[in-house]
Amino acid sequence: MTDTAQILATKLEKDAQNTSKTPLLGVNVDHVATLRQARGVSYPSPLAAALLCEKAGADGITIHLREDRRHIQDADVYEIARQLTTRMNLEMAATTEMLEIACQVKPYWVCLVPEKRAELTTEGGLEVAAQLTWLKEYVSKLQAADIKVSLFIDPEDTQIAAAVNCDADAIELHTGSYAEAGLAGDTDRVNVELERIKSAVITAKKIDSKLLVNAGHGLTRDNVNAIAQIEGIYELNIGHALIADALFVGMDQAVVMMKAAMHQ
Ligand SMILES: CC(=O)[C@@H](O)[C@H](O)COP(=O)(O)O
Ligand SMILES: NCC(=O)COP(=O)(O)O
Repeated sequence: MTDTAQILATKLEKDAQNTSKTPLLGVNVDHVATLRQARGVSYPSPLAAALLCEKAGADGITIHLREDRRHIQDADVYEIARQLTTRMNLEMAATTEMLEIACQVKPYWVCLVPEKRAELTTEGGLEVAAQLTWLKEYVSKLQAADIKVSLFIDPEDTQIAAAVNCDADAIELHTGSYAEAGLAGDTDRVNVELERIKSAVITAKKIDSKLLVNAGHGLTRDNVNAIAQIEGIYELNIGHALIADALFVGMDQAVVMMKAAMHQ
């Protein structure tokens, strides 16, 4: 093993344990590509953004290859996978086309998400319980290709149990309802949603102590701390708000600021 490979292997091993109380930070760079696609030109580059995030301390990079290719393109997936020094988390729908791409790219993680063509962003969690047979087989095909699999689900006991039944390596709890309640200024609903997420983490760990529990969607510097403080959360995936911060302070500073907000 070369020195660089050894350093990376040690870092991945340490991340995999993540014994610190604060979750790791995965940065989603989809919306760098959204800006590029708005003009149909070659800039700004989600790859360059991903590399800057890594340098600034991101623990991983998330990209979502949507079926309609509205932001991230196939070429981005291959190039980002080739150049990352942390871990890629490839979000995708559980389709035959995406399975083929994932098995070629071999990201460290695949996160299976539900997708609707008309949605502005991911609206709900994956209905794991309702498509158990398909997903169980799908997860095992990814794992056979040496890819770890996470399922993006709502913080509900039935979905958690179904994800465990699928032998998923991780779940990612959808924090969208929590974030929306905050944007609406509805403190009571924020508290209810926060409790739902806390109780989902406890349930997940009770059912399967080895299952990694991630969270994400709609997290910002203003709302992230309460989620980052929940014991047992392994990683947070944050995109839209962090890329929005980067417009004003730069990519590296946006990562530093998000990490600071998580640790407060
Ligand atoms: C699955 C999820 O919550 C998001 O990360 C997802 O990638 C959102 O899709 P957009 O990036 O297209 O908003
Ligand atoms: N899975 C959540 C994610 O990657 C980022 O979501 P958002 O911060 O862009 O809403």
